[in-house]
Amino acid sequence: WVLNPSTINPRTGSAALYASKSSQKAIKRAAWIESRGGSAAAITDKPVTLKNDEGLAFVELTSPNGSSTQVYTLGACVTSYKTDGVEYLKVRPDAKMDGSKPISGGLAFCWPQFGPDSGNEGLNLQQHGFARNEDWQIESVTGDEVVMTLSPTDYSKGMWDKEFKATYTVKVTDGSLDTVFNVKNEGSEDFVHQAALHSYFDISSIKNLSIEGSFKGKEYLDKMTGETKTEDRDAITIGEETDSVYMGVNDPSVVDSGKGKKISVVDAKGWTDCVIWNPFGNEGMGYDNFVCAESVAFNPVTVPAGGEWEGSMSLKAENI
Ligand SMILES: O=P(O)(O)OC[C@H]1O[C@@H](O)[C@H](O)[C@@H](O)[C@@H]1O
Repeated sequence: WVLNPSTINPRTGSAALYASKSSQKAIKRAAWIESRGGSAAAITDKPVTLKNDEGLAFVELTSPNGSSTQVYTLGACVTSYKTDGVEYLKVRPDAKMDGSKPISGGLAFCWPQFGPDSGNEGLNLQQHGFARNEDWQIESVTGDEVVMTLSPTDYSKGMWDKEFKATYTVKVTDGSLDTVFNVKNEGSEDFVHQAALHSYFDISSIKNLSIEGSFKGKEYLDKMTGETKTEDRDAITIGEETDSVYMGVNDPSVVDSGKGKKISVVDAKGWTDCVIWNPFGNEGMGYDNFVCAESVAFNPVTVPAGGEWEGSMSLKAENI
């Protein structure tokens, strides 16, 4: 069996996982997927990877009621979550969708570092780490769920020579988008990491936005001034450039009075903190139509040799 050149990712040279209507081809493809360490569950009646106009591979998942999501292999980035015909995630208008840069938008991954100024002296990596720069492998995909994995590459070892296996599961259900990020330390020494889902939410306008949650009375690091402050608002509104780290807050809901919608972040495990970011006034980034309410493990976490860390985050949308 010969791979059709059109199934080969021109950027990485790796083969996309295409299924066939013919069972004979399906059997051959199942064998091929399994020979690459994948799962024959990846066989469906439609192509399991699609390409955007610029050649980047993604999968599209749907739930029985038609809720849908798109997940790119580049950075395992979830770029879309639609339910009831409404889009809740935002890809920035200046984002590169051709693989020349990590995707700025959706649920962008920051791992194994959040930022250079996060006090994580054990790490000396680029801002937001390398996971978003890498092509993740598709381990399995069914109609409503994809499992992607990332293992050390020469590129990652050049920055962070640790033995790890990262697994990211994304599932769309009738009532939610569910993500689980699991990191296994497969080495013989402990390692330290930080992690974040740098989540970009679509909003009709910043003036229609408020962010509810357990913010009031909590201390936060205002990265614009470097000061630690105490939040005195019941809900966050944005009227200036904002980059705030709320430690111990992990229940933000993005409320959009223009859309008449609210989307709640349910950080069930691992994600202990929240970062609110908006580059207010930056038209090129499209500041008026998104806010980042990020699920973060801000303080460096030690993952013991042979141990693991897991973050579980769901999104639930509702009318207001
Ligand atoms: O453009 P990126 O890499 O997706 O990052 C978006 C922003 O993420 C924020 O967390 C950083 O504080 C900003 O400096 C950065 O611009």
